[in-house]
Amino acid sequence: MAQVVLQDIVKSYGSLYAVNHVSLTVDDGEFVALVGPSGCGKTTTLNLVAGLLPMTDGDIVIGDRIVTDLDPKDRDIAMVFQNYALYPNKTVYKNLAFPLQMRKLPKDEIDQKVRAAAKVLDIVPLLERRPRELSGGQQQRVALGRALVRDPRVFLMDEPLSNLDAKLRVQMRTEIKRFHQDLNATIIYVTHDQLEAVTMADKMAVMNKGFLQQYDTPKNVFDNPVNTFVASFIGSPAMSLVPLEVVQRGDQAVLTNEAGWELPLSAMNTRKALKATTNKVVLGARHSTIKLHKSETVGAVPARVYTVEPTGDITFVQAFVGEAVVIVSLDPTVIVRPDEDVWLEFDQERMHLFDGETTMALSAA
Ligand SMILES: Nc1ncnc2c1ncn2[C@@H]1O[C@H](COP(=O)(O)OP(=O)(O)OP(=O)(O)O)[C@@H](O)[C@H]1O
Repeated sequence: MAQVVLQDIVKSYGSLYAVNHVSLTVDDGEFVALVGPSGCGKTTTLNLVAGLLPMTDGDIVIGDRIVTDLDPKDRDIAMVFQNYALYPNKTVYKNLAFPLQMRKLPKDEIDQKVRAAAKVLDIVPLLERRPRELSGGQQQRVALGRALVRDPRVFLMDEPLSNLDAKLRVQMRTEIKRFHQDLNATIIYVTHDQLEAVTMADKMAVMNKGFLQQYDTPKNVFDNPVNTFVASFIGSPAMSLVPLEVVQRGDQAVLTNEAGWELPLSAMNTRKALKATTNKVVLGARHSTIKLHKSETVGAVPARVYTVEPTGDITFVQAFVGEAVVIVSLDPTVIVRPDEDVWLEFDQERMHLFDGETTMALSAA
């Protein structure tokens, strides 16, 4: 397997930058997920690595070779797409063997590679079947097998699970993760499903409008999103974001909104808030870090319940703080009703503050 380095890569279509100066390194054996909303440039990035599209600028290095000007077939990569396009009239065995026959490998070597891949993917009993005699998940495993037999230096996967039903997707998620661990494979995986990325990848590259927003472990991206876009994209339900104003009272900063309440900030959050380029900040909080009080409480801000969604062991409450919707999770034994007045207490240790102008996370350092 091999390291993959994207060096300042650009793909433009006229004035539209599908990929805008993206640089990142995928270490040997690492599983990296490219995530972001539709149109953010994930697939284009993957296709540039594969060599399926001419690049406007930048370089791509796989292992110790600059592959920028190489054809896809010379890059030593294998792709797995959402439409796995197995040959319908060939058996699973022949589907796996075909790319190797094209490379004119000796018959016994082909047989050995096909059987080894089939074993890894647990499809040995299916080798004599045809694709139509397989379930969606089995077909996807054959598609993975076809990539595997080629013994590539890098696997590129574009939403390989999106055609499967929800249950099978969860199951295949585990299998692809296992595949990665067993082979120590270098994998670049495109998905718009942030949960898929969080659960499978060593690192995630979060993209928006062609720009790389953040490249880090799922935990760091979740715990320390660099801006409001990443904060709202990663995590389900999303982090609540409340635009507020900062006022300084002596040494302390307080947050206010048009309703006139004041939320005094801790020393650390004061340092952050006072670094904003203007007096506008965005408070970010995940549902589990907010306490809901049914009566006025010092340090809590007034809110009005909008919806109550019981999910079994957790109830999600959406409440308005000014015009912003905040999501809080509650124990199902706590009963609240739509339109009820409540007070929300944000955990100052775990809240996030973003610059209201630049949208970037504010740091205390
Ligand atoms: N051939 C093309 N000509 C012009 N614009 C293109 C072309 N291919 C892609 N784009 C644009 O480039 C941007 C990035 O597209 P890309 O397919 O990489 O997005 P994506 O993040 O993979 O989205 P999705 O999840 O919807 O597949 C989009 O705005 C798209 O409209």
